[in-house]
Amino acid sequence: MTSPSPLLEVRDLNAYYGQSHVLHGINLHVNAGEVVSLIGRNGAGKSTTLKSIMGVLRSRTGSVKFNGQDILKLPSNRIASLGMAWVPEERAILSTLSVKENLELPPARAGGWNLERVYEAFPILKTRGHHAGSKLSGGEQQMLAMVRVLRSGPKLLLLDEPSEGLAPVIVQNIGQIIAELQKEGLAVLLVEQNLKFATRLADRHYVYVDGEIVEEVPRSEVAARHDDLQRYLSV
Ligand SMILES: Nc1ncnc2c1ncn2[C@@H]1O[C@H](COP(=O)(O)OP(=O)(O)OP(=O)(O)O)[C@@H](O)[C@H]1O
Repeated sequence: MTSPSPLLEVRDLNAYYGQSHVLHGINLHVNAGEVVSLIGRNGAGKSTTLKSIMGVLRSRTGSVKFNGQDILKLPSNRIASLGMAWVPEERAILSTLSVKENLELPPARAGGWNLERVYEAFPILKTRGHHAGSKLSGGEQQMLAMVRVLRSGPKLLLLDEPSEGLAPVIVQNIGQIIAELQKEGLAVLLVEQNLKFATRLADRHYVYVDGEIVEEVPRSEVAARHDDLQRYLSV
């Protein structure tokens, strides 16, 4: 039996900011419905990987396939329309608009979530419907940023440090949301520096050092490798 091809397949990805060569031959994949983490220190190249996959950073070489289609040359709006969504580190919500307006603004696409489905899965967003984005707590903003992209019906979410700057109890809530999204069939590629959070959620981990992946660690090996992983992240 042949195994199905991955939802996302990145081969020999190199990325540049001007003269600066930041990613050096990244190979990774994400299967449909899988949660995969990219872990590593600040500046190791994790966010750049997400930007390169999404087509936000254009200066790159290699191959990025989504659902078997080569997307390296496509603009990011075309990549989004194929079913990929990116939630950047700075949580792109519209702070002057209400929660409801934030949820309604992304164009709904066939197969995307309607408001009823969003509210059913995340009732707090209905309660907060008329609050301005700027009045939400950091955790609520993160939730809104993650959920508003569901209107486009993505198959893969690229999440950049969703736990950053949040209190432990809120981090736990964000983790529950990611688990909920996985249950709904979404795949997630997650950038994290919070090892506890990443290991609770992800099926596999890629470890970044200086723009390269130095290890791939499946969930089954995390307990035995925990100290090594912690060392990769400590400064
Ligand atoms: N806009 C930019 N222009 C120039 N260099 C950049 C830019 N953004 C990132 N870099 C550099 O690229 C390298 C990789 O950064 P990247 O943000 O991908 O790392 P990261 O692993 O995601 O860490 P962080 O958690 O700090 O975002 C770093 O050396 C960083 O200084």
